[in-house]
Amino acid sequence: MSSVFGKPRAGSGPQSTPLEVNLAILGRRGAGKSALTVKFLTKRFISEYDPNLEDTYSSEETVDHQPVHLRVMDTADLDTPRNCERYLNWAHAFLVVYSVDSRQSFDSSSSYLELLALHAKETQRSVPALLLGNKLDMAQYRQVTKAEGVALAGRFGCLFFEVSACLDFEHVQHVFHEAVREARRELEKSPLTRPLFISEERALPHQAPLTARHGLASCTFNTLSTVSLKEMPTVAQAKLVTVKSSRAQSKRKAPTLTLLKGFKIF
Ligand SMILES: Nc1nc2c(ncn2[C@@H]2O[C@H](COP(=O)(O)OP(=O)(O)OP(=O)(O)O)[C@@H](O)[C@H]2O)c(=O)[nH]1
Repeated sequence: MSSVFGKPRAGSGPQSTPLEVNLAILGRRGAGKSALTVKFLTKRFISEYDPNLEDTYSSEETVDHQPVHLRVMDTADLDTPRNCERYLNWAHAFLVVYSVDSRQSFDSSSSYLELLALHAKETQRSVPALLLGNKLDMAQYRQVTKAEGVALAGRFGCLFFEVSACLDFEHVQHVFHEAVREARRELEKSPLTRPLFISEERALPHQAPLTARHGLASCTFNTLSTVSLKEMPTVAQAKLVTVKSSRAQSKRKAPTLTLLKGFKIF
């Protein structure tokens, strides 16, 4: 469990400028990206969802006594990575999710990790990824062993967790906060390295086209210079929906939560 709440460190009071962290959740349809995102943001499990929604949410978090302005992009690729530049150049860290009861989703997570590794190589920018085996509560229907998850994560040098969006909130929160820690470590190493925001006017210098070398034909990196701003997760354009904290949350300081573009919360 994460030890995120406690005595504030000297100099890290409410006045501290929050660290800005962008987190993208990747994975095959149905792996549980939205359920994990909503669990983290609201402590609730959703069983109904709109698979076509791709939203970016923002939440004020405290991680290791440090205020963090966290943006979470719940992506909605179909079965393979698509138009990946919208998150590749935006995120400071990635959560790659598969479902322990789906071999197909595990195979997809491997594709996503390859995509991230390829992107890191091409851009010389290392962005941390965490591999998550979701739906741990469905372990009796496992198609993917824990050892396979550990091995895949080891191949790509990322942290690995098995989680469940419908079990305890603390574990899910811990995983998201670990992603923040990983992102922070990377940002501290190279503070000048920030995600790229791309407009129609500004082409990326030296952006070599990446091809289907890794079976990722649908991911056309060479179109970066023509990506329009509307494809990027712009908070300013979003409709804001405030979610009041439930009574269950009252024992602990509830994080400020702003949901963008109308997620269905029950
Ligand atoms: N039992 C169980 N079901 C889950 C869990 N996480 C998600 N689900 C269910 O799995 C289905 C898919 O979950 P989503 O969160 O919508 O999956 P997704 O990866 O966001 O899928 P897309 O929105 O299609 O990209 C839904 O019916 C969820 O209720 C979990 O941890 N355990």
